[in-house]
Amino acid sequence: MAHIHDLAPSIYPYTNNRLTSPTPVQFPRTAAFSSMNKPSRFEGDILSLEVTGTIPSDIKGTFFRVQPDHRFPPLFEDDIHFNGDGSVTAIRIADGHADLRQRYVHTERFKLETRARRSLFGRYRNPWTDHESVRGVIRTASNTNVVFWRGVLLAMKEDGPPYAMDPVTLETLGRYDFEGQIKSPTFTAHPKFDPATGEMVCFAYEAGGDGSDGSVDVAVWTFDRDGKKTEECWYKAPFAGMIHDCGITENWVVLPLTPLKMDVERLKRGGNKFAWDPNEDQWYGVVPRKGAKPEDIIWFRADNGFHGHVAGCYELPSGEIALDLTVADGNVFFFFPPDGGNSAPPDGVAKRNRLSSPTTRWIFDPRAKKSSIRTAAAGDADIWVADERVTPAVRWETNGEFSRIDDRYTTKPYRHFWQAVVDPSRPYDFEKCGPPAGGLFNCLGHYTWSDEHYHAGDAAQKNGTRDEVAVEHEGKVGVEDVYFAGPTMTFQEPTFIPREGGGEGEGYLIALLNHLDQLRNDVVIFDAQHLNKGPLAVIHLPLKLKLGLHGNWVDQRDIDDWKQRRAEDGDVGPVKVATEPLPWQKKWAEVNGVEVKVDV
Ligand SMILES: C=Cc1ccc(O)c(OC)c1
Ligand SMILES: [Fe+2]
Repeated sequence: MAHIHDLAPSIYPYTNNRLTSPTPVQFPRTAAFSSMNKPSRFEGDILSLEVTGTIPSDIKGTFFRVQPDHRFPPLFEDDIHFNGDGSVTAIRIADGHADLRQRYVHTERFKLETRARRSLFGRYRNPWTDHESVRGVIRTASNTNVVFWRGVLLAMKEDGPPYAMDPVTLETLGRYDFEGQIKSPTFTAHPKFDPATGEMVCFAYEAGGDGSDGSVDVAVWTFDRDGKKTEECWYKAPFAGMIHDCGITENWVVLPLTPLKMDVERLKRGGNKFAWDPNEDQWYGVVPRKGAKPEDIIWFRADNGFHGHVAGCYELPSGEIALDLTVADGNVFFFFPPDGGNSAPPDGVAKRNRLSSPTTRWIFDPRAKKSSIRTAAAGDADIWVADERVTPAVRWETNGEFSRIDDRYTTKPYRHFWQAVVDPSRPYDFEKCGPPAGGLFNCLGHYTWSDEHYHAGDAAQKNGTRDEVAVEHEGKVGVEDVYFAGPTMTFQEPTFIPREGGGEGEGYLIALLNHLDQLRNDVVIFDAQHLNKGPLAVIHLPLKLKLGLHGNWVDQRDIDDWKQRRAEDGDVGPVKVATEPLPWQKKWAEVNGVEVKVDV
């Protein structure tokens, strides 16, 4: 008997990299859409997931995380994972049970493409590749982080504004402009929360114009715990490049500027948003949190490197700033090759798995001598650069990414951090799994800084000067506690769950586990201090999610309290979403003689 595929031969919808036949629906036959990264597109609810082991009874709250998950075949066959639609997963845990809810973020992009039943938005952050019907529309996919802020879940991507979602139903409430207080075209996916003050410190890069014009303007804001904007300052960057994450101390913000560069002409030619520049420095912008002026920024330069995520950031007794983050020795984003090369190298993922990405400590002196320079990208603006270049103070060969800490220690000296770790020396079942989609994160690691590198209390008073910190490249940097998933599994970013009344790092670690052979996910829960003992509980999902980016844990009491405060008769009232188009949209509409609506 003929196989069904013989009866209905499929038409591959791509010709010369373009989607030429949106029906019937077929995704590209590329690595970015295969294996663990095959679109899932699932929305729904599952009550009482299957569990092996025991979920500790004191865990009560929701693990929120977000993944890019293309809803329709992309307009371009070589599309990348980062261009997928934001899809939020909530794992709600109480009394030893776990439930799953998953919903897309209903962005403007989502709504327009739903109506058209096909992709309308083109390449990653390149509006010149969009269907002409969607010009002037906010094109963010809200696919990078989900944070809980004053009773709403904010789904964020650094190319656009956040979208507010109901943390219980995951219904999208609308675009969030902080009650009209933020009008920039872009907004970071990595805001930071100061546990001492309840403030949110946040920023935006490429923030000056329409968000696709290679602007070197960087804005930094603070919101107080009541949601009121209390600080805002605009700075100039030396070039238009990516600033993905940040570090905050009690008094300072550090902005790592990665040598991934934008070029509007390249965009107009239909090219990539970013190109890796192997000859450019990595830069760190240091700015005051309070009362800052544009000329207060100091840019510190160091040899080329690729920034991963920030673990901790704090002030030393000397007044200097310590920033810990992973820094890789090459282009992690192989899909954004240097200019000149016209496509991503075919062995991109393999190469990426060979990069070294030590957890790197930088010490910045905010009183450092600085001079102003001019750069081509910033025109006649002063770029304030520290006279002396910086070099790493400590390098810990952790070889991981997605660093997380006990968030109650944001701004403070901290002892513990966790990462998804790449260990190529462990067995990997290539036959069953193929190339490890998203990277060979086959371990979870828990790292404890040794006394010499931990700068709290008396230790900090004694050891906290620059010279004393800059030691021990070869010595014991700390203790490593690692769990290997096995030859067919990888991890996604871990998130720390604090135990009530516990000290720093006392609690649990929660993460998604990818079964690369079965194309299915579990959620694993560990004792955060003893990863090597294996998970306390494994929550089995009967389906495959996507490789996600970031997630956060929210205690059930916070969700419940805010639900009351946000009720019609609550002391705060329902969240107010944006009621006006962004300034760049109004300008665009005026120039083109058309109307833009807030809600498409
Ligand atoms: C490091 C992650 C990263 C940076 C920029 C992005 O647009 C993104 O989208 C998912 C992810
Ligand atoms: Fe990130």
